[in-house]
Amino acid sequence: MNEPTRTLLIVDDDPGIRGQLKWAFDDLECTLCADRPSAIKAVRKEAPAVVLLDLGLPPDTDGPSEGLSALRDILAASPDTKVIIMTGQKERSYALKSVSLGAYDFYEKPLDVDELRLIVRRALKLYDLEQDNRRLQLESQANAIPDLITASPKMKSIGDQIMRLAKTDVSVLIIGDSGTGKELLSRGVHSLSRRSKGPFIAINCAAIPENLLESELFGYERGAFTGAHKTTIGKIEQAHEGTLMLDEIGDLPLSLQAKLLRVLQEKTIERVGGRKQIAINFRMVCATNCDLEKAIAEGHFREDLYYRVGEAVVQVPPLRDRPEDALLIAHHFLDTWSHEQGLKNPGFAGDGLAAISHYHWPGNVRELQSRIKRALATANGRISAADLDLAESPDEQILTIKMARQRAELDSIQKAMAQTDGNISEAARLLDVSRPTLYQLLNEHGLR
Ligand SMILES: Nc1ncnc2c1ncn2[C@@H]1O[C@H](COP(=O)(O)OP(=O)(O)OP(=O)(O)O)[C@@H](O)[C@H]1O
Repeated sequence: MNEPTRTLLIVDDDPGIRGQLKWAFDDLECTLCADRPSAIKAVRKEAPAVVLLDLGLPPDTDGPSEGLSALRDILAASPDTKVIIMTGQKERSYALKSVSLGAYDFYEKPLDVDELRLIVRRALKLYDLEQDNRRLQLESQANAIPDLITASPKMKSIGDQIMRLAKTDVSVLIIGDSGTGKELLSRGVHSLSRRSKGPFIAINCAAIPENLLESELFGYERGAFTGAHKTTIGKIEQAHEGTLMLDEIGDLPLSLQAKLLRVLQEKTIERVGGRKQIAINFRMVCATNCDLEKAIAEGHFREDLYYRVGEAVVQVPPLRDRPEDALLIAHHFLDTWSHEQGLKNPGFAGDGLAAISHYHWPGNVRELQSRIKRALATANGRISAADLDLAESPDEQILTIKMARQRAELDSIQKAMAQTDGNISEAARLLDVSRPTLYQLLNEHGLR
């Protein structure tokens, strides 16, 4: 396999050092710059994998100001680039500051080429890993469920299941608590199916009074009842060539259950007050948060309809059973909404992150969305547990071993990051893991 050519940008005002470094890295494509403006130009053009940046650049060759500004500009222009800061004795104290500004690492002169090679190799490796990771994510997102954010293995396998089902025409019953993403997954069934160019029509059976539901679903002919001034097409007919989603199917009255069953068997409908049978070609997706088997046992739901709407059944776990997801989704919405509203992303405070991962989320993703939305509107700085209106301390719920381990891991990482003021190298040392491992853990916990 051909390795992609990766560029190393060397920024130093000393021509001797530039030459020495070019020689040391002759297996990479090196670009040499002597000052900040030319370095920024090169970064914009080449987006180098790694930059070796001297802190003492002209006009401030004896201080760090120009080098630190260059660091900021480089990372703004090319956030994936790994910047290694080179300092002289005098600027040593600025090395840590550079890392807190986003530099990958620092190196104290005088140069030891072998040592520096090692650091550059590691930076390149991380750069390559991140690029591969991003490519894989994009590839899998390209055919995944639109808008579904998840790192949970359970949800990923549900996503795979939905993708497979979407290619067929079977009816799908999605079962899960309120706010877990049942409608989002139903839309996924539609948009990944051959009906995606057709309409997606959703109707919530629980939200419409029983006496109106029939005409909403089946439509009505003019004069069918008082007030029926003109013939109106119902939701089922609107879904022709597309997908009909019946949300809260468990709330469908028994009389309509019989009618729906007929529609599903015969693929035709009759509008209220009409005599004509109208052929409809649609795919059915239903969702419910109630226990349909219990409803069947109690006589509230027809068993034959249950088998008809649930040719395939998908169970969506609540957010509390997906410990990988709450922080990831929280970060996603905070990024998206602060961007949409033209606000600087305030980020989460440590206690905010802890509260999000400890809370049991009875309202699932919808509740998470509304707490973040509210906090974004009211918080003054980083979003804390109080801004989210959540308790700081974990509740007394019993955790599975897996969740307990993940929480303990998250706690340690947060403490290490707080204690080191966000310095990855230092935090990795405290946690006794390598820096790439810490990067990976930060990603997994949605902390980056
Ligand atoms: N994994 C997820 N990633 C991103 N957004 C999500 C995810 N799950 C749910 N959402 C969002 O959360 C909100 C609630 O989801 P959705 O309406 O699909 O839930 P639901 O299970 O159908 O709820 P209900 O039973 O109350 O109708 C929506 O805005 C949806 O886009």
